[in-house]
Amino acid sequence: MSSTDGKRPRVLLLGAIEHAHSAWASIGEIADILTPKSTSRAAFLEEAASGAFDGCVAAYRTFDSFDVTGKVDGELLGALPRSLRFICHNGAGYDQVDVQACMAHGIRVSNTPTAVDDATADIGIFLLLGALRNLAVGMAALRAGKWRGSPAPPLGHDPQGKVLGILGMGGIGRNMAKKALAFGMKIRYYNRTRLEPGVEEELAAEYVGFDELLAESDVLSLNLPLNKDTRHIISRQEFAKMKKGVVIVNTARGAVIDEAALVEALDSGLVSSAGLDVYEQEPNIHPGLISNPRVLLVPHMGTWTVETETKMEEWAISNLRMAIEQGRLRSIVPEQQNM
Ligand SMILES: O=C(O)C(=O)CO
Repeated sequence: MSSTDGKRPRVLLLGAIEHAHSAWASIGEIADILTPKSTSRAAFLEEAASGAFDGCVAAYRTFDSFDVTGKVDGELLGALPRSLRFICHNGAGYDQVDVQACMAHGIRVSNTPTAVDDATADIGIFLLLGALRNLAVGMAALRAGKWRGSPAPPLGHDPQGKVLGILGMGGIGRNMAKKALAFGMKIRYYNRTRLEPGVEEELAAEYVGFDELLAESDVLSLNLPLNKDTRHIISRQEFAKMKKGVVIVNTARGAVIDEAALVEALDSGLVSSAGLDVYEQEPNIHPGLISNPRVLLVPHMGTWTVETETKMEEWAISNLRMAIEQGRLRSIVPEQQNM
C-alpha cells in the first residue's frame, strides 16, 4: 500500500520494539514511523485528533501500549486518521482490540498465532505440575526461613493417569496436549469445532461436551481466547459441575474465569489448587488469590522468553510489512477471514 502521491507511507508505533531491531529497521527503510508523545488515553485522543498521526496507513501495537491508549475501540478509532487501514497486534490474544469496531471503520487486524504456542504451553505445564505438587506452599515456606513449613505442604499428586481437560483446542491447547501426553495424562477437550480425526489421534485427545469436560477433568486448563462469548465461561455454576479437588490452570486471559467464583471454589476446597498466569484486572490480583498459598501465581509471563518475544515481534512486523507493501495481512484475525 505505497502512497500514490509519491510520499513514503506512514506507520504508527504504539508501544516499543524490544528485540526485533533489525526487522524494525527494515520498516524504517520503506515507511516513516510516527510515535505518540502521549502517556495517557485522554492525551492520546487529543494528540490523534490534532492530526499528529494523519496519513498513517497501519499501526503496530503491543500488549503494553494499552497503558497509554486503553482499548482500541470505536472512540479511539474515531480519533485516529481515516487513512488507517491495518492494526498489527503483537500477541496471540487480541481482546484489547474491538474487532467489530475495526470492521465498522474498514480496518483489518492481525495477531501472532503459533509464535506463542510453545512458550505458553510450557508455562501451562509448569503451572499444572506446580499446582498438582503444592509447590507454592513449600516455596513460600522456604523463603520465609521455615524449610517446608509446619505443617508441611499436603502431599501432591502425579500427573500420570490423570485427566487433563483442555478448554479451547487452538495452537496452545494442542501444544499443551502434546506435552501433557509425555507426562502420561489422558487428554479430553472441548472446542467450538472438533479437530480433524488424524489430529485427535495424534494427540490421543478425546472430544467431549462442555459439561462432560467439567465433570471429568482432574486438571482443567483454559486455552481459549477472551471475547464476549467466553467472558466468565467458568463461573459458579460451572465450578459446581466439577470434580471435588480439581486443579485449575489458566494461561489464557483472567476474565475467562470469574475470579471471585474461583476464590470461593478454592476456599470451599472444591478446587484443590490453581496455577495462574493471567488475571481479570491485571496487574491487580484478587486478594483471595494472593492470600491463598495453594495458588501458584505467575505475573503474565507465558511468552516471557527472548526467543518467543523476538518471534512475536518479528511476526507482527511481518504483518506490518505486508500491509505496507501489499495492502494485506499475513495473519488476519479469524473474525475477518472474509474481509
Ligand atoms: O500473546 C498473548 O496474547 C499473550 O498474552 C502474551 O503473553
